[in-house]
Amino acid sequence: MKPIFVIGSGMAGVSLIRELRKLDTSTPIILVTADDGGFYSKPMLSNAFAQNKLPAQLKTQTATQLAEQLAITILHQTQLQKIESDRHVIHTSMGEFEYHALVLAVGAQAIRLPIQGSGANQIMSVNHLDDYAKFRDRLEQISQSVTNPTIAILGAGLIGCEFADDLNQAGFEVHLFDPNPSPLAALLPPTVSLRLQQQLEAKGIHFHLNDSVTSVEDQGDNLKLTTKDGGEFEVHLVLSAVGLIPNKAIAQQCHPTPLHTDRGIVVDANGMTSAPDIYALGDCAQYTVDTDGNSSVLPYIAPILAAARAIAKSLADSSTQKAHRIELGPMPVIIKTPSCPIAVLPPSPQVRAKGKWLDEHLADDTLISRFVLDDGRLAGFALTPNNAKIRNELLALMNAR
Ligand SMILES: Cc1cc2nc3c(=O)[nH]c(=O)nc-3n(C[C@H](O)[C@H](O)[C@H](O)COP(=O)(O)OP(=O)(O)OC[C@H]3O[C@@H](n4cnc5c(N)ncnc54)[C@H](O)[C@@H]3O)c2cc1C
Repeated sequence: MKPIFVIGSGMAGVSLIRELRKLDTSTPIILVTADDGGFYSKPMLSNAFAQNKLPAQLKTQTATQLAEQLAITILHQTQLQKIESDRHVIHTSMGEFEYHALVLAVGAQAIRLPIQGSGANQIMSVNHLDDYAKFRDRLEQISQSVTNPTIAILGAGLIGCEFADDLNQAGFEVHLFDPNPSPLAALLPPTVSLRLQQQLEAKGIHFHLNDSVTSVEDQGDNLKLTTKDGGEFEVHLVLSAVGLIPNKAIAQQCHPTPLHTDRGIVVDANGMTSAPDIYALGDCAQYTVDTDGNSSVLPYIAPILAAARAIAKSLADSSTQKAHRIELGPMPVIIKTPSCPIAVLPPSPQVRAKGKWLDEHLADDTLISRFVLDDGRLAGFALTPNNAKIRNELLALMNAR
């Protein structure tokens, strides 16, 4: 049998292979990856600096260890360049290969904001271990050379708030900028968002909400930021955490017919793209989230694990062509801000106009915010501090619907 090719050695590609190997130990699998093929857990990147973790300590397996453990071949530092879906052929920087099935797990890229100024090219973002290594080196240099090392973070979303808490804990002065009126505005109910802001402010983090950075000038010793509202700030490093854009160019150039793409590479309820035998999962994918055909990018670990299980089963059953549905189910997002740990399961966009957030304050200061539909059903929740027992009770209620 021709090999199954998996493109990308992040959480998505590796989880898929791990699931597949539980079901099928013999089909040849080739993992093609643009990076070095080692494995690390990406969510650790936003909590690593305060814990003084070196990049090498975050890598749990080298490419050689991974290849041996999973009985696969890894082509590292190798780019997928073109897909010919009609011939079942991929072109890579290491040559041309025929595939039995192809799995795209090519991730996403950090969005670059159109910021003016001579220092704009120094804005950093952290979406890979290599980025973390560069970021960490720069933080070390700054803390050794100035007395009040100051960081600006663009975007008070999940990643921005996690980095803010981590860097503040590590002794940096942190300024967080966001055009929205509250942190994690897209995910959290207003009261939980306010609690997060207050807890981070109490630790000394400065919020600049309803505002955004428009220019960054290199002043030699520091960077001068100007904001839309005319504010001026001097900082030593700017970290952008304004979101990701799925890598879909390879799918759009698929020959002879581009794969269906929208925000990401669109997949059906089983994780299959618009071309036979080509699947996608992870940050590059746009999943079908309900039976009405609504779809969404879900750049989190839990959907990756669900998609990996389903696609692995479909690949293992490819001789009978039995397809397996991705069971997305209710999946809370955990916000790893130690100053205010939160679990949130936002209501789907389709029901947001059909209910409202209702708060409950427990005696121990736990805040539970429930999104209750007009007919009384629970359609989402946020909980701080994140408490596993309460979270599981809320999840059970949602699953019982
Ligand atoms: C700082 C941070 C903290 C996070 N925290 C959490 C959290 O707490 N909880 C949570 O659920 N999620 C979290 N996330 C999100 C989660 O980590 C991601 O959803 C997940 O890691 C994405 O995995 P992936 O494999 O899809 O993409 P990636 O990890 O980006 O992997 C993509 C792979 O594709 C390869 N590649 C790309 N293009 C090509 C090409 N043309 N040819 C060959 N190879 C290619 C790359 O080299 C890479 O190996 C966090 C993300 C970040 C950045």
